[in-house]
Amino acid sequence: MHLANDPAAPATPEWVLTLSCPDRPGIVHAVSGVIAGLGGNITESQQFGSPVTGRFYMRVQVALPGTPDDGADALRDALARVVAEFDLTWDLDRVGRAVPTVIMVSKEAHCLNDLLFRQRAGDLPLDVVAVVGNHPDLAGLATFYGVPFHHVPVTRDTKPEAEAELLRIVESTGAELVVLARYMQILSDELCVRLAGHVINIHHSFLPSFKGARPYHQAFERGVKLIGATSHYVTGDLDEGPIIEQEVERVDHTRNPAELVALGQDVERRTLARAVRWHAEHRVLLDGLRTVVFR
Ligand SMILES: Nc1nc2c(c(=O)[nH]1)N[C@@H](CN(C=O)c1ccc(C(=O)N[C@@H](CCC(=O)O)C(=O)O)cc1)CN2
Repeated sequence: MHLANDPAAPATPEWVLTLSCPDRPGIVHAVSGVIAGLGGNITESQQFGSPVTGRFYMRVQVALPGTPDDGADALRDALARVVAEFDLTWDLDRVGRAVPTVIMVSKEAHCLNDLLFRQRAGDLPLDVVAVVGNHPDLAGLATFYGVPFHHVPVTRDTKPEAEAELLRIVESTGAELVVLARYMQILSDELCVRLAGHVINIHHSFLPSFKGARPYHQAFERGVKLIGATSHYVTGDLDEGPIIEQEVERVDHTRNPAELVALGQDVERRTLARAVRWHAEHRVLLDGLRTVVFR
């Protein structure tokens, strides 16, 4: 868990290196050898070889004491040979950096409120730079937390203009993540491609059950004994994007749809918060239609 002003926080700034490449022997040895050659100290390391895609995934946290500028340039230069030899796709970021984030909402407040509170409490490494709502209902909540609110209405006819405005907000704020916090409009395929891997949604069911609208009502009609929530990356295929996190809660015959909705809200916000935290900490890597989550 990321806590601001944590006394146990590392004295030397740490870097998080994530990578993927075609799986083959020697990758961990090569990467750890580069880090050792710089006098670096690995404080966390996880890796996975995907039998489905044949790709290898790795996440390493590294302290590089004694190197200039905390070591980022030295690490990049030293990695160049390994990148070429193993055809690495990689990313390097500073551990704990607050990720500039736009949160999109409609009328439901529980997920937005949870994310803004957790950011304020230092529980999420986010910098929420804007809230975008297709209804004005949550403007006051964003303002309470000092976050600019943009009312961007959406109709079937105005969706292209609305999405152009969203992109303008994303680009002007430098946002690296867009979170759909019970945003109830379907994003166009074009926008999903443009922001692929950078849009996270919370769907209020245990996918793949009950995709689409009103999942709690679908669940009530089915007589389920578990309700749930699923946080996933957004793609053009509605509620089919790579799953990041899920949670379920037991229910029974005594619950009506309104009670299922109320019970589900806590499940939704916890599920979304974990998914957003793991994304912001570079713990989630895309493995085709799935994810690898180094929790
Ligand atoms: N391209 C995507 N857009 C969105 C996704 C997604 O996975 N891919 N998830 C939804 C959130 N959502 C469920 O979690 C959801 C929201 C809205 C609807 C829906 O059918 N809404 C309207 C139609 C709105 C429109 O046409 O834009 C309706 O009720 O008919 C279903 C699921 C967010 N966006």
